[in-house]
Amino acid sequence: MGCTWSGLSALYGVVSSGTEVWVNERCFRIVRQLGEGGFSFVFLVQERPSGHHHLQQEAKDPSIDHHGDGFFALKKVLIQDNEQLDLVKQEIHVSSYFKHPNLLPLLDHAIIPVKGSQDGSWKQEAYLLFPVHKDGTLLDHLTRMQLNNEFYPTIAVLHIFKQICAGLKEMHMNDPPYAHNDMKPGNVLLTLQPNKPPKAVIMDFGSASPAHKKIRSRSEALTLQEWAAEHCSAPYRAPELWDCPSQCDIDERTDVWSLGCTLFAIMYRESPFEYVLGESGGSLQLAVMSGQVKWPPGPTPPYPDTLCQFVTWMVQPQITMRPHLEDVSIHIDKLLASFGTGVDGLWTLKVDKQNTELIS
Ligand SMILES: Nc1ncnc2c1ncn2[C@@H]1O[C@H](COP(=O)(O)OP(=O)(O)OP(=O)(O)O)[C@@H](O)[C@H]1O
Repeated sequence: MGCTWSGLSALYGVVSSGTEVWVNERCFRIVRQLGEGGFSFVFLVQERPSGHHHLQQEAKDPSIDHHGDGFFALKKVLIQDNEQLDLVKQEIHVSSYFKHPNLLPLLDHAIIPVKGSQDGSWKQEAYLLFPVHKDGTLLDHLTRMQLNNEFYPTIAVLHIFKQICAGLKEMHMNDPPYAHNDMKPGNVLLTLQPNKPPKAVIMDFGSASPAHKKIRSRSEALTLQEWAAEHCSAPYRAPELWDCPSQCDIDERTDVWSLGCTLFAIMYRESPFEYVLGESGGSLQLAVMSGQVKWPPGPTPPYPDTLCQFVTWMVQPQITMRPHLEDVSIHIDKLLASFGTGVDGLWTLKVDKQNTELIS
């Protein structure tokens, strides 16, 4: 069966599996929805046989779940105004510009006019084609593990974190340096591999921007805060983006704060500042500004003090006191060397229901 453009207008309204969609010269069949964001839907799609030419090359990466039969993730972004158009163009620019095994590559994209099914007016939609990672995000894994009383042993924590840092370093070491601005477990795709640590890939470059910003007035500070409130997830957002001084230099170490929170979340499933609020509530901003990390009571998971100190080193309220990613990477290698190869192929461990004893 051939593909038709009518598939696109169907997609603009109700989306069902089996719908066909073109991205430039290629036709894809929608299999199911993988996820959704503020103004976007992400679908598992399969390429129709007519147009799989130069995508064959990407299929060679074994961590990417193509099954050799042309599966991809297709992100459809609804564009309501010029601001959203600029944002999607920025996402396309950043995800095509950086190439690294731990950064999700953009394989193809198209921005197309679409007639609304309800009011008949013309709008635009963007389609972004990515390799699919069917095991889901690090957040999905952490949620599943929590239900099963599982956690990552130290060595797995370090291997996952090392890959996240390697991807982010590619952005920080660019000239000019870029910040991701929304580092969190929900923006890391994880793929399980036999007898190896899971492969981690950073995604969602919709908030990425040049990292260096010179703030020289109250109004510049407020503009940055407003921007951050929209683009940087609150539990992972650095203090200087909550309460920005009128005179300050912002740099890529805003991401290092988010990385410290992400490392804590790989161990304990949430940001340290979500954890400290717990069920009692309170102000997330005050918890973030204090920079005080409270550690869950032991004895499990049994993480060494050095790993906890590593978190507090990154979660420094003063940006000038925070390490750069180069120092963070050196430290991971030192820790990996000191912990050796660890747990003989066990990349998750299980505790009993009372959380007191390791059972596997
Ligand atoms: N390549 C992929 N492989 C598998 N699942 C994916 C892929 N890309 C995205 N997803 C799924 O789709 C969800 C939404 O994707 P993404 O974060 O890119 O959308 P978004 O609109 O930028 O979201 P947000 O509004 O939260 O920033 C992800 O959380 C993930 O579950």
